[in-house]
Formats: sequence, C-alpha cells, structure tokens
Amino acid sequence: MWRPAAPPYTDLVPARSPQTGAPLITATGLYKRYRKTVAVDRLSFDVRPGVVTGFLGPNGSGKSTTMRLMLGLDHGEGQTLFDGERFSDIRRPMNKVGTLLEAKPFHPTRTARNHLRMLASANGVGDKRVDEVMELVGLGTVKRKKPKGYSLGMAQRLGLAQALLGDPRILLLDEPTNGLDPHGIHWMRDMLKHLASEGRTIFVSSHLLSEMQLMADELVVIGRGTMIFNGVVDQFVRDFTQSTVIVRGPEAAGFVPALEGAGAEVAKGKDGELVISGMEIGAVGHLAFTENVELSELSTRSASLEEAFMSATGSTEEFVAAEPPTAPATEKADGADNA
Ligand SMILES: Nc1ncnc2c1ncn2[C@@H]1O[C@H](COP(=O)(O)OP(=O)(O)OP(=O)(O)O)[C@@H](O)[C@H]1O
Repeated sequence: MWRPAAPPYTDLVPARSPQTGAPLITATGLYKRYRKTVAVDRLSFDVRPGVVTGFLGPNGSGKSTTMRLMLGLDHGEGQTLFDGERFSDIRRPMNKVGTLLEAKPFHPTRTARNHLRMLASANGVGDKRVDEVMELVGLGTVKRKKPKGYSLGMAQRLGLAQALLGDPRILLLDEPTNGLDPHGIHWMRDMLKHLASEGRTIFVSSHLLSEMQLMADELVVIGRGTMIFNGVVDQFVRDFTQSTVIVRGPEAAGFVPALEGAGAEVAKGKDGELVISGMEIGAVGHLAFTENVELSELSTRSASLEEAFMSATGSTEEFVAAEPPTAPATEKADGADNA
C-alpha cells in the first residue's frame, strides 16, 4: 500500500552557495487583460530567499495568470527576473526555477518514474536524481505505476518531484496543497519550510488561509489583480485587523459602563467574557484597578490570517455568493450572552 514518507527528511537536496548572489524573484509591472477583464493590474513585488512567500487572493483575483505571466507562458506586459534573468533566457530553467502550475500534466502511458526520467534526461539530470526526488516526495514505492492511477494528492507530490528534479534554488508553485488530505497538507507545509530553510526562494499560491498562516513567512496578497499587501504575515494581520482585549471576572458585567465611559467598545463574548476594542490592555488593567473591579483574566486576542484576508479582500472579491439561508432563530446557544 502506498504510504507517504514521514519527516525528518534526509537532506537529499543539498544547499549550494549561489554563483551570482542570492536568487530571488523580482516582478515589475505585470499586466494582463482578457478583453474587458483586467486580470493582472501592474503588479510589482519581490520574493526573498530563505522564506516561504505565500501568494494569496480570492478566486479569480489573478494568481494563476500572474504565475503564467512570470514564466512568460501568457502574453502580457511587465517583466519578471529570476536571480537577474527572465525565465525564457535561462539556459537550463529546470536547474534554476522549479514550477508546479497544475496537477496531473503527466504523460498518460508512461510510469511516473519514466515520465520524470524523460524530463530529466532532456535537462542533463541523471536517473539517480529521479529516484531521489521520488523518495523525497514519498512516491518511492509507487514510482513504477502510471500517474493516471494516482490520486490528486499523489499527482501533486509528483508535480513537486518534477519541480525539484533540477535541484532549483527557486520554486514557483500554484496551489500545491490542492487535493491533499490533512496529512498531505501537513507534509507539504513541512517540505516547503524545509526547502526554504536551505536558502531556497519559495513562492506558493493557496486559498487555504489557515494553512498559509502556518506555512508562509511573507505574503503577496492581491484582489482583482491589484496589490493589496506585500510583507510579513504578522504585519498583514496587524494592518488589516484590530486586536481586542479580553476580560473575565465575577464583576465583568458591572465593568462595562466604566469601559464605555472611557471610550472603549465592548461586546459580550463566550461565557461572560468581555471583548474590548479601542483600548490598550494596559489602560484596561489600570481602569479595573481604579474602579476596584476583580478580574480573573486580562489578555489580548489577535485576529487570524483568515480574518485579515477577509478584511483586506472583502470588497475586491470577484465572485460573491448569496448569504446561505439561516436557520430560524428559535433558541440561543447554551450559556451565550448571559453575562
Ligand atoms: N483564458 C482566459 N480568458 C478570459 N478570461 C480569463 C482567462 N483566464 C483567466 N481569466 C480571467 O482573469 C481573471 C483572473 O483569473 P485567474 O485564473 O488568474 O485567477 P486566480 O486567482 O488564479 O483564481 P482561482 O483562485 O480561482 O484559481 C478572472 O477574472 C478570470 O475569469
């Protein structure tokens, strides 16, 4: 039975010191129009080595088009340099930039191993490396099977193996977690972090925001083809959300007028907690002291990447579904709102 490889990974992809300085991606003025639709609107960004950079955006926001533009697979405007070179000018692209743009672009009748061997030989890569990458992605035991019998998750692993064939310093991956089960997503996350820790430059798109929060160090966030944010994940969360102060205690409900009198906004949370915005934690603590209010908890709660993403891209979403029908409000959740 096929079983994915478990970490820790043997270091089959050794880090090499780059010849021409650290590889990185520099995209400038990327622009693409399909008739009336501007799919990518003058996007410029840099992707640094040694970290995983997540490429986020709602459905239809232009992520796949951007990646195709970066590789010169779509006609459009702008320029992308991979360690100083356009993709089309790189003599052996597989050795410099590994790509995974769609799952299952594999030969229908060849075995997975032979599919990779064919690509490898065309790029001066030996069979030993083919076997190494198949082991690395956990397909060692099924490498002699035809990819058409692979699940989508296994096909994604084969796609990653293909991207790694030439031991590239740069990886460009479009939704590589698509089709993976939770174990596979966890595996992919560890793998990409491991590859980044070797100093590689990893640019990966995903709509799985919670995964991105665990996987990415930096983000490029777009909406309707335009740049919304380019920077570190924590900064994105800080810029697009408000962190709140949480208060609990036997007299919490009686503390509300004092908080509101001091200009804070107060909402009642679960189990009688107060969720306070517009006031720093230190000021809340000081007010509790001066008002003689006993507290059992005083803490801050940061928003998730998901909340930041919704806040940042909400108005740029291309496909907005109707609200799902709500169940008749017959009862309150147990213990809710009873402070
Ligand atoms: N071949 C095409 N012809 C016409 N319009 C296109 C074509 N490809 C993409 N588009 C449009 O360009 C915009 C960006 O599409 P794109 O597939 O790049 O977005 P995406 O962010 O990758 O979406 P998803 O997350 O759903 O894969 C969308 O409005 C889409 O409808």
